[in-house]
Amino acid sequence: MSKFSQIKAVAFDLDGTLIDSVPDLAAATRATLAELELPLCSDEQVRSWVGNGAQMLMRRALSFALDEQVAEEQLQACMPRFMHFYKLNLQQHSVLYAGVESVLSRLQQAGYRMAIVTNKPFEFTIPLLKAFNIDGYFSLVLGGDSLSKMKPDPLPLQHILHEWQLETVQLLMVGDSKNDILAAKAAKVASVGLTYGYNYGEDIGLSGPDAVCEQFSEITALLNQCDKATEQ
Ligand SMILES: O=C(O)COP(=O)(O)O
Ligand SMILES: [Mg+2]
Repeated sequence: MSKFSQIKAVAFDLDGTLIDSVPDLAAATRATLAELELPLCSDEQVRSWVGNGAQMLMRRALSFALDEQVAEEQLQACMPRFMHFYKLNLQQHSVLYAGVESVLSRLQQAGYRMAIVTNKPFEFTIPLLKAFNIDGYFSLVLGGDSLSKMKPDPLPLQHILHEWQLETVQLLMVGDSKNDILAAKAAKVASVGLTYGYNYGEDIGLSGPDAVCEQFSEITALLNQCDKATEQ
């Protein structure tokens, strides 16, 4: 029996998994730094800072720009500015990764329940899903601030298991970051690691997901032609 044969529901990460959001995150980060007259960062740097939510992204950006530890008051003072700039341009340059729309559609038709588990603040998550017209695929959406803890804590996945009354063998986490894989392991659910996203420049395979995919479209084959959810 395959590791994925009992899967009935899939929790998807967002940034670096469904959407390449770095261009807009980087633009908002630079706008915040520019306002403070600090050195600006590149998209490439932002790629390596995404993964632990907006506040950690700004903490990493400030620590780069100031070349020192960031004072808590300074971080808190610039967060509303980052949020303001990002909200203005959530999807100016961000794009859906190849194959996302068709895989989500096939999985929905096959009867899988689907959720979003992102560390991105919730207030940006729904507008972004709507902007790409994929909000209708997800019956549960959790942002990094929806619960008291974010990935790599297992709480968001445990919340889904509880809400949907699932056994651990029935839920799969799909993500690009070690935070996704660590959260899955801590919640004792299966995970798929994607290689094309953001993982601090590290190989996602090193986190030990149950499978590694180079492309999003490989997920349907892993789930055995998508017919399992309707069979069970
Ligand atoms: O906002 C982040 O830092 C990461 O978001 P993700 O959990 O959707 O990858
Ligand atoms: Mg991600």
